[in-house]
Amino acid sequence: MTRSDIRIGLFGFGVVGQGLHTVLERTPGLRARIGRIGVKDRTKQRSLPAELFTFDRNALLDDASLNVIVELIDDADEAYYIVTEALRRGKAVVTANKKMLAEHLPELIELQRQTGTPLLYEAAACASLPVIRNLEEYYDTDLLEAVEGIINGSTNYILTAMHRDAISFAEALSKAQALGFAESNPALDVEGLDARNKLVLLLTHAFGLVTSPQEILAVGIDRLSNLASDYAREKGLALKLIAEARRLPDGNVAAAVLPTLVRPEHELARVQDEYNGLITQSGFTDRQFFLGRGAGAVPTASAVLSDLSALTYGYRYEYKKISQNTDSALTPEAAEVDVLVTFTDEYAPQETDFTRVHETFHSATRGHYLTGTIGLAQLAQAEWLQLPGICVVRLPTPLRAAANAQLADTQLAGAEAVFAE
Ligand SMILES: NC(=O)C1=CN([C@@H]2O[C@H](COP(=O)(O)OP(=O)(O)OC[C@H]3O[C@@H](n4cnc5c(N)ncnc54)[C@H](OP(=O)(O)O)[C@@H]3O)[C@@H](O)[C@H]2O)C=CC1
Ligand SMILES: N[C@@H](CC=O)C(=O)O
Repeated sequence: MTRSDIRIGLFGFGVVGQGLHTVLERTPGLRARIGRIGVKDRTKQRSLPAELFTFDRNALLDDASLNVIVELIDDADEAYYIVTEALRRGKAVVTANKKMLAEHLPELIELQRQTGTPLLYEAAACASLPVIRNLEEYYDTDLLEAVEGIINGSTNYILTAMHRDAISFAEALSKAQALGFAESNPALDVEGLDARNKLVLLLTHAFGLVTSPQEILAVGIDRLSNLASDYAREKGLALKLIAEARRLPDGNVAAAVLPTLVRPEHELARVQDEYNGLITQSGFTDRQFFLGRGAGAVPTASAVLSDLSALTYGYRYEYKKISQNTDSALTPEAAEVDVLVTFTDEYAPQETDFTRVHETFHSATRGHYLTGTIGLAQLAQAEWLQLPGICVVRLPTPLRAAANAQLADTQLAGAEAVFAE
């Protein structure tokens, strides 16, 4: 493929699909053309000529003149069919569908190997931030110790708007939807599932760990309590939805998505609105910070554009870290985390699940909380985690190996001042 012969079969003409049309119009140097667009809804008015659109997926998949399929639909099952069929037919694929990727990554990697056809997905993790290719290429030989970040734009937009503009969760979510940041099913955003899907991709490219979303604990921002927000405010901490994957001293990796309290001097405390921020921690480069728009039409399409350009120079993911990764695994049972749990009179967390309880607070008017250290696996399996009125937020310490508790106790000193009623 050369710079002059990208002929795109585009699936989806929603937020990102239309964004791609816009960025292609403004990037004449690439000379990539959209040949046909597959959509679903026959009643919708389109901004482009009707003859470009089809409702028959085979009209794109069978068209030999289309050499790249760009998959930008919001239906993960249909996307899986489109992507696998396109690869089998020798068409390079670019997708932004992190749900589909996270649910099928092992077979998609194998299919690329069998067919020799590339599948690129920079837009699927952190939208405009160039994280996948950097993890794959720049950190090729470096020893990555951790990736940690805000990797969902909608929830960061919601948390920013609730805190800065004092609007309700529902109002902030509906604004995120109107701006094209949220998933068609916004539960994926607010329940932390979209961030977890992206973390699956980051784990593969950062650590060579191919895992499934279900293996990773994800707690969203849909159950945040007023008491947790008050706690954050009174301690001067920011509340962010953070995905973290960290190598433990034994070489294994702990990963989770959790609402997290962040100290004001932390890079992620400054990430506002729909922006994403990702910190890499590695042996040679130490700490690096990526910041950029994590959702929205044109920023997301810019990552798709970058993948299209990469195809013209024969780029494909080699999944280098998978071959480098000999025997490390996700081991939540070997990790622990410090949390704040707020609760009501009706349901309480099981204190015996905790390795240590640091502080408890009880108020007839404001509710109750405890802070403590708990095993990551214990937390993931705790029945009380799902009970109404229970809210879990990570304290400002990293995930760590269970034996490393003393270190965290030291780091927590100062964040444990008495919470005044
Ligand atoms: N919005 C964002 O900021 C980002 C989104 N993404 C991902 O990009 C993808 C697209 O998201 P977004 O553009 O926001 O979604 P939208 O809801 O705006 O658009 C979805 C598009 O998919 C089409 N579609 C749905 N089902 C089918 C089907 N069975 N066959 C053909 N077309 C279909 C719809 O068709 P019709 O027009 O007929 O309704 C619509 O054009 C998703 O996977 C999302 O997770 C990734 C990063 C950022
Ligand atoms: N809904 C997603 C869109 C980008 O991936 C988000 O808000 O991050």
